[in-house]
Amino acid sequence: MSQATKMRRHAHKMRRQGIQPVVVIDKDDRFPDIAAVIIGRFLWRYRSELAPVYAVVALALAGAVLHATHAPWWPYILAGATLAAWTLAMFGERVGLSLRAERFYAAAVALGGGMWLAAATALGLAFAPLPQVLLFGGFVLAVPWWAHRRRRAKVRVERQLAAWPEIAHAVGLAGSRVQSAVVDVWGWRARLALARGQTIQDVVARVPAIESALGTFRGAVRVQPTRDDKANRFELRVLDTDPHADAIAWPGPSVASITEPIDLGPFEDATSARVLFLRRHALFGGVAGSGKSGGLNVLMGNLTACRDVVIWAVDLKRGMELQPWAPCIDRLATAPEQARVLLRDAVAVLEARAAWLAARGRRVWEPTPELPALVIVIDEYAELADEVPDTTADTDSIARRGRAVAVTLIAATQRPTQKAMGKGAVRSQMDVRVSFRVRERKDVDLILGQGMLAAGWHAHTLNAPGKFLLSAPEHDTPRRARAYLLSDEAVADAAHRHAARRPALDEVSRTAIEEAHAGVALRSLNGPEEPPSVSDVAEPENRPETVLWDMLSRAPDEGIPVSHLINATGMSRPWIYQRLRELADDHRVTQVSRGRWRAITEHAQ
Ligand SMILES: Nc1ncnc2c1ncn2[C@@H]1O[C@H](COP(=O)(O)OP(=O)(O)OP(=O)(O)O)[C@@H](O)[C@H]1O
Repeated sequence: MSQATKMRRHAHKMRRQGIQPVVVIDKDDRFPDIAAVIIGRFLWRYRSELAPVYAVVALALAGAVLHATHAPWWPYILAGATLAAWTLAMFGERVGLSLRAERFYAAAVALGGGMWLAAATALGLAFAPLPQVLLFGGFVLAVPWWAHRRRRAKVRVERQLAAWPEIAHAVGLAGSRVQSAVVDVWGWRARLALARGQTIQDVVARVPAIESALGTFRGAVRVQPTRDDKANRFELRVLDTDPHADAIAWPGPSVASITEPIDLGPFEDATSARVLFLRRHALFGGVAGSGKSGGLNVLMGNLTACRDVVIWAVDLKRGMELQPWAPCIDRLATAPEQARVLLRDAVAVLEARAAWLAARGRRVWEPTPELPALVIVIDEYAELADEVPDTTADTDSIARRGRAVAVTLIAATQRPTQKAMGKGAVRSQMDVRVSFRVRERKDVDLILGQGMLAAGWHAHTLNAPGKFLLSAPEHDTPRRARAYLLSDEAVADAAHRHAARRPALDEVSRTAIEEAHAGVALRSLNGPEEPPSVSDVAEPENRPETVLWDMLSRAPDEGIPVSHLINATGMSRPWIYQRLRELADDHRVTQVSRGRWRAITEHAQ
């Protein structure tokens, strides 16, 4: 073994023991050997920064060799480089070049390098101005490389990981090894293997020491079991920035179908709080200003992007919160009577779907754009229970029987007391609970369920709007998440974009609603002997058809805008246009100007 190798080993051993080696050169040692080691180490350590230099040297060498041995090959080199550049630009994503700028950069390097190599092969390295072109071109193409943020982050992480054996030794986890690592926007995560006898609990106990050794801020390191739950593995999450430090802009919908889990926002460790809403009722709770409506906005942004969901909504705060989503909402009830009709119709849909499934020997309604799920979003649920207490029977029905037929409720409320939630089963049927900040400790159990406060779900300590705890079948530990924030413009933009892709309710459901309405109309014609029951569709004067005709008859000469008709009846735009068309065919209404209608009075006829 050479002297230098022996010294290297010795120095390494000393470093592991926390002793900084000091190099002593005696007269027998060969200084150049050590200098070569130091230079070699420098070249290796800074290989990422020096990559452009290596590339230039490699090109020069290749050019010299190819010119001497295979000068006629230059057309093939040119063709190969062009093909490589095209492949990188078109398919670079498959080799990790996720941004378009990165793909174009890689293509430019391949093409530039290939063209130069072809020229050098044909003409020789010294042919002017090939050397100058190589140096100047190499420098120009190196600038984006040196400036690239993701590459620099990756290098930083690689260096930290290279130092892991020393860190592990310093914090008392000697022998643990890094298996893999990935860099993301918030920091990096690595999978590590533990040495014999070490446990994840040992690692958790040493988190502050690891933070100190890595030089991160306090709270930046999280330790979790790996997905395969192996006792001798763990995942180390290191955050460069606290994901919850600032409001997090909504990155756009995370789903295209309700069969996929929806991303509400990141947990503190930057993993996504994804939760499935298919066949599940959900409760969003939290005091005023806790970000509940913001959370509903994230949900709406995703639901409206799903082509297999029809959205109905009840917003008795006169539609303030959900109104911006109106273009995507099939039916929006902003008045108590509309809410009553809407929920009654939802029960009719539920029953018709159940019967349709039973007739086909099927158990569950699988949502598709043709047979969409029906999601009913109720903001300020307490107002509904207060103002229209007789809807309780219908919300109960939906809560109990809606899952299989994909008719589900999403309720938001400030304090889901028994009174606010009605007497029924609604609260106990909520499968997904999202708790924003609550005022008092006891409210935790109201939103998240009995015993949750004692189990460590401390929603009263959430310290910024938008922060929430999520309880769902796939989320059974209290972890803080923060909802994405949608600006008013983002809501308007998403509502506008998604409006064109909304599905219509299926035939089975539509027929059920029409029959329910016709049934009520018939009963009301039959007179007082057969009065409608409490849970029947609204009084005849509140039926959407009656409201529509009433508004049209009272419309001014310049007509009434369709948007007013939608608001007043709580029905969808297509429904309104269908009725207007029928009335126009009967010569009972006329279109005064674009989007404005009124009834044709006898005088006008
Ligand atoms: N996810 C979020 N990230 C950062 N800030 C948020 C977030 N959500 C809400 N906020 C801020 O908190 C304020 C109140 O939010 P929001 O209106 O959603 O609360 P709320 O609980 O719905 O209140 P209310 O019941 O009165 O409607 C917003 O104006 C916004 O500035």
